[in-house]
Amino acid sequence: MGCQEELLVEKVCEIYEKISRLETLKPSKDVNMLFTQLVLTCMPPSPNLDLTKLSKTVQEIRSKLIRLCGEAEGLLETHFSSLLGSLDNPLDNLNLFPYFSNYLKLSHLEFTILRRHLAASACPARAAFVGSGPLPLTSIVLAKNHLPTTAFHNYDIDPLANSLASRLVETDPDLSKHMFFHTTNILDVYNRYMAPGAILMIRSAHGARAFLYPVVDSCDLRGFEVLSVFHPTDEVINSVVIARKLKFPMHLSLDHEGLAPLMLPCKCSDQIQAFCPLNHEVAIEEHLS
Ligand SMILES: C[S@@+](CC[C@H](N)C(=O)[O-])C[C@H]1O[C@@H](n2cnc3c(N)ncnc32)[C@H](O)[C@@H]1O
Repeated sequence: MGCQEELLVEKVCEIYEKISRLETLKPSKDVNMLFTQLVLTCMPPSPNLDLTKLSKTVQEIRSKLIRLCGEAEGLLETHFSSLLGSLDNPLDNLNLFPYFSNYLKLSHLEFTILRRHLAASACPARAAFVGSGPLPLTSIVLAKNHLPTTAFHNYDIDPLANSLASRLVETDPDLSKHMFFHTTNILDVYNRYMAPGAILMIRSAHGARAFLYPVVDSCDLRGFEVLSVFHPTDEVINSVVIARKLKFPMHLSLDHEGLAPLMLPCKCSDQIQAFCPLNHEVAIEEHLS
């Protein structure tokens, strides 16, 4: 690692120290300022940053930061979902959420990449979104702007998140016909629900952005063929990974029923990855199982 990367890591650790001293991660001036500083520090490309070369202490700080970012994002979403839910037309006011424009850009990017891998005429019949949260902006934007006939099945472990999300969507009779919410821990959902040939889209992170979000390595996606990996360099923070469920998986570890689990990729250093609210998966099924 060069001098520039060392300075970056030092800055990230300083911000972590300040964030970890906060009494709460609920939205406030201090919380917003520190997370904005963190994001701006991690955003520029850092081609020479090698995560495997970070010291154990910095690796631990990285894991803690990913968890803190997820927690803060969840609280921010809860705050804005409650606020929007108190308005007459919540879906006409989504731009009150400070990062709404980022969601528009990210969803557009994801749709553009996804479209290349779908059959020419395809608006997929069903999509599952994992970790939809109290403010399911990705599903809303995809459904409203890009995939108007797709049925979106949103999964979240948190019943409160789902009740806040349903409340928003119910205000739009058209949208609510094809948005469904399920309270489930995704780790209890198995690969058997994805048909062979179905598409899996995952958010990952690259460079110093890996201090904010978990990294998904292609080799973690057992039973899937990775079709494309895209690393944005602008204010869209997440990388996008697209994979296709194999018809004849050759290298799966099978459970007692001969089925391979749909496991969110989780490296040892990223134990929280499977639980990280910021690593979403969208499984698009062109072929119903
Ligand atoms: C921060 S929210 C982000 C979603 C965002 N609203 C969007 O539209 O892209 C992520 C959600 O993931 C959920 N989550 C975390 N671990 C999960 C798991 N194991 N199973 C299902 N949901 C999970 C959290 O409860 C949280 O509400």
